Amino acid sequence: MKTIKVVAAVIKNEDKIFATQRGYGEFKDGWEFPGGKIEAGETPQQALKREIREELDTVIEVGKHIDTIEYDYPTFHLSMQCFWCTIVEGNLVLKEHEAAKWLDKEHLYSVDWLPADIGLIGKIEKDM
Ligand SMILES: Nc1nc2c([nH]c(=O)n2[C@H]2C[C@H](O)[C@@H](COP(=O)(O)OP(=O)(O)OP(=O)(O)O)O2)c(=O)[nH]1
Ligand SMILES: [Mg+2]
Repeated sequence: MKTIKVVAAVIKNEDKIFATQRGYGEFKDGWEFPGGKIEAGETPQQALKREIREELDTVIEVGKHIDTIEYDYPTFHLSMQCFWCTIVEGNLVLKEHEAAKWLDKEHLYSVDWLPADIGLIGKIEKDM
């Protein structure tokens, strides 16, 4: 099966993290962490900074690695590296997503996460 390498940003501000709802495609309406596919020649950190600039018009600092999620979707294998991130500059403008929410620990499970993300949420909960 084809493997897709993805990076995802868990953007934290005070006691909340930023979740986004997908606006198009196969997983439309599912909730995720902003990010996307690593392109040839990029480090994960470079890819993540680029993706957040493209999707949210915001500059981030990429911090500690949280986890790498390995998940089999019916048509591909997802390998997703997830990092704690903070905002350096910008206002998180939704260029592609249809909605977003800041979630505190008590509301982490209040959105309909993509299947691959469920395992990650537990880890985030511990570290928040
Ligand atoms: N960004 C992101 N993708 C996720 C998460 N969970 C999850 O299963 N995925 C899957 C959905 C997609 O099939 C795949 C790639 O993410 P993506 O669609 O954001 O990639 P991209 O930004 O490069 O978008 P595109 O140019 O391919 O449309 O990863 C997540 O939390 N964040
Ligand atoms: Mg994306």
